[in-house]
Amino acid sequence: MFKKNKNHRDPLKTSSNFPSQNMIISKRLIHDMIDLARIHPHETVLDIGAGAGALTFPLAEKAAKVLAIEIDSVLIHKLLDKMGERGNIEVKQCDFLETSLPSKPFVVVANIPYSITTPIFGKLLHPAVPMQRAVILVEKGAAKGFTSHSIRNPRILNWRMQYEIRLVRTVSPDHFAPPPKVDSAILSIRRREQPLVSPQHHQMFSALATYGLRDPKLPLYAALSEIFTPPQIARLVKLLRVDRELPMGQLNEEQWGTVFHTMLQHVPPYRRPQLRKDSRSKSKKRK
Ligand SMILES: C[S@@+](CC[C@H](N)C(=O)[O-])C[C@H]1O[C@@H](n2cnc3c(N)ncnc32)[C@H](O)[C@@H]1O
Repeated sequence: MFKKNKNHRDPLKTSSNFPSQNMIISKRLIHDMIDLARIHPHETVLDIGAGAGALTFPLAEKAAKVLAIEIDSVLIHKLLDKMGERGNIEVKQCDFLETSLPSKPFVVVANIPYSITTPIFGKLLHPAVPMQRAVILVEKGAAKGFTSHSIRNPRILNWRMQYEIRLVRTVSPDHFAPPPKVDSAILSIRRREQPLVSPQHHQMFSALATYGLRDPKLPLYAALSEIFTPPQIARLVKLLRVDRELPMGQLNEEQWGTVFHTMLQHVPPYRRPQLRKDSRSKSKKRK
C-alpha cells in the first residue's frame, strides 16, 4: 500500500533537499546487516529511511513483510518504480517520527537519517513498542555513546535496561554515496529476554535514573543520600560490590537494576524520586 502524506513533494523533482541522504553502495554491507538481523520468514521488518530501496529489496527476500518508510517523494517514486509485482513490501511516505508503529512484534534493519538518530531510538526503544531486534547504521560517535562502559545519560540507561546494544563494527564513508563526513557503525540491538526493570516500572525507573545521573561524577553515597539512609547505602554498596565513592556514571545497567530493586523493596514512596510533570508530558509526546 502506498500512503502519501499531505506534504508530499513534486514527484518529478530529481534532486532532494532532505538531510542525511547517504545511500549504501556496498553489497557487502547490505549482506552483513541482513545476515546479522537473522530474519525469520514470518517476521515483519521496518526499513526506516528506505531511500531507493538498497536494503528494502534484499530484506523482502527474507521477511514475510517489509514496511519501507521514506519521507522524500523523489525517492518514494524510485522505490515504487523498482517494486514490480512484489507483494510483501508496503511503502509509506511519511515522517518516521510522526507515524504509528506496528502493534505486533517487528524487527528493524535500517540505514537511518543520522540527523534524527536520538528521536528515532527514543521512539523504537520505548518499552511499550514491540521491537524485538534491530540492526541499524548510525554515526560512529553515537554508536560509542549508546554502548559506552560508563552510562552518563538517563535516556540511554533506560534503553539499556530493556535492550542489549552492541557496536558490531565501524564502517568507513566510502560505503555510501555521497560519502558522509563521519565514520559510521553497525549497531545490533536485541530486546532482553528478562528486562532489567519491568516495563511497568518504566516511569519510576526513569525518575531514579534522571535523579541519580543529575551529575554523573557524583559519588554514589552523595548522589543517593536523599533516597537511602546511611545504613541502607552501606548495605547497597556491599550488594553492588563497589566503593561508596564510585561516580554514578560508572554503574553498569545490572547495577542500576540492583539500585532500583533495592529502592522498591526498602524505600518508602515519599523518599523516591518523582518524574517532573514537564518531562512526563514530553515522553508522552514522543510516543
Ligand atoms: C542515510 S539515507 C538511507 C537510504 C537507504 N536506506 C540506503 O541505505 O541507501 C536516510 C534516508 O532517510 C530519509 N529520511 C530522512 N528523514 C526522514 C524521516 N523523518 N522519516 C522518514 N525518512 C526520512 C532520507 O530521505 C533518506 O532517504
